[in-house]
Amino acid sequence: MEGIAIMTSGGDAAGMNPAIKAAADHAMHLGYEPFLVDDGLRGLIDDKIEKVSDHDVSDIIHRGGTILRSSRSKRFFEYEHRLAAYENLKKRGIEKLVVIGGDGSFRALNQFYADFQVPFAGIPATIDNDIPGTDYCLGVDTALNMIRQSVDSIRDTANSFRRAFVVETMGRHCGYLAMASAVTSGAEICMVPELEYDLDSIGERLRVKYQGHPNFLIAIVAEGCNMSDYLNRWIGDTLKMDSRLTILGHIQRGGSPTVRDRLMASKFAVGAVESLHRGETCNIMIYKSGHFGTLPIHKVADSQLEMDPALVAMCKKLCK
Ligand SMILES: Nc1ncnc2c1ncn2[C@@H]1O[C@H](COP(=O)(O)OP(=O)(O)O)[C@@H](O)[C@H]1O
Ligand SMILES: O=P(O)(O)OC[C@H]1O[C@](O)(COP(=O)(O)O)[C@@H](O)[C@@H]1O
Ligand SMILES: [Mg+2]
Repeated sequence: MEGIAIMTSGGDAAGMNPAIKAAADHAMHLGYEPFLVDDGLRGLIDDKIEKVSDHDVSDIIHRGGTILRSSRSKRFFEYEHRLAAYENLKKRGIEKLVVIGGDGSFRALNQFYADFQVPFAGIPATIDNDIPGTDYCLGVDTALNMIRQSVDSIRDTANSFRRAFVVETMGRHCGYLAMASAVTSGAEICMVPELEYDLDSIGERLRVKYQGHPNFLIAIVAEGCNMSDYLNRWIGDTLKMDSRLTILGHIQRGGSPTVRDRLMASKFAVGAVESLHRGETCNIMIYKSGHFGTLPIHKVADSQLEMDPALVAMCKKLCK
């Protein structure tokens, strides 16, 4: 029986576990022997690969993170370690890979394909939502709900003290989490790496809004801007409001996957196994303009990330 290995790699994201389960189930359904790789690329090198039993993937659908654990591996950049990974797959008859991860993980598996011609199918999973070619990556909805819940709680105390709160969301280079959160939590300010900001005009807008009687204020800032501290001090100095900074951090990566993440995970996972079954070699699962599909990795790697223009337009009003 031909083997298919399933792994998670890069930053963990809610939805990885439902994707593991659906990929293993569908691989079995099509007559493959599914394997699980522990510890991401590191485990591939260190031979942490086991056959899947039904027990391994039962009772995981509701769990956050990844039962397979994940890693970022410096060694995978070196040919000798990728060769060790290849030998580990070869000795078990594993000829195909499903990788659930982000852009970095897809680049890694593309390099692996160039070296040893092991076909892979990529399932986009990163709370950053920064993979070109797809509107959605697993983990984003769960992270957004986590942020919404946190900002709703912050709003209670902000209102009670008429304070300003700067809330920093994750997003290494991408402001999607911050933008979607700013709009859905009614923030007064939003700062993201993609949009220019103008503090003078923000100040003017808020002075007109408050007419000398500042209410509470919520500012959402993406970590990629490196502006949270500065904005917190600026609000105190310029708007004369008592301001506090909350960095949400890794809390955004955890939590039980939402229904949307579970459903998207199942559809991406079935698509990934089907893509490999059709004999395709380096495809990424995508969800674009309401439709599921696949894109070859080179198109994903060469494309620019496109943000939802309507969301961008709404956020432009919050950074001026
Ligand atoms: N060009 C590459 N060649 C080999 N390995 C790579 C390459 N790019 C990324 N990787 C591996 O992929 C891992 C995951 O990428 P990373 O950007 O950390 O996470 P994500 O997949 O979530 O974007 C990296 O830690 C590294 O081991
Ligand atoms: O968990 P770490 O290594 O501190 O990395 C934090 C980074 O990982 C993320 O949570 C997710 O990024 P990736 O999915 O690309 O790995 C970023 O938002 C954040 O900047
Ligand atoms: Mg990434």
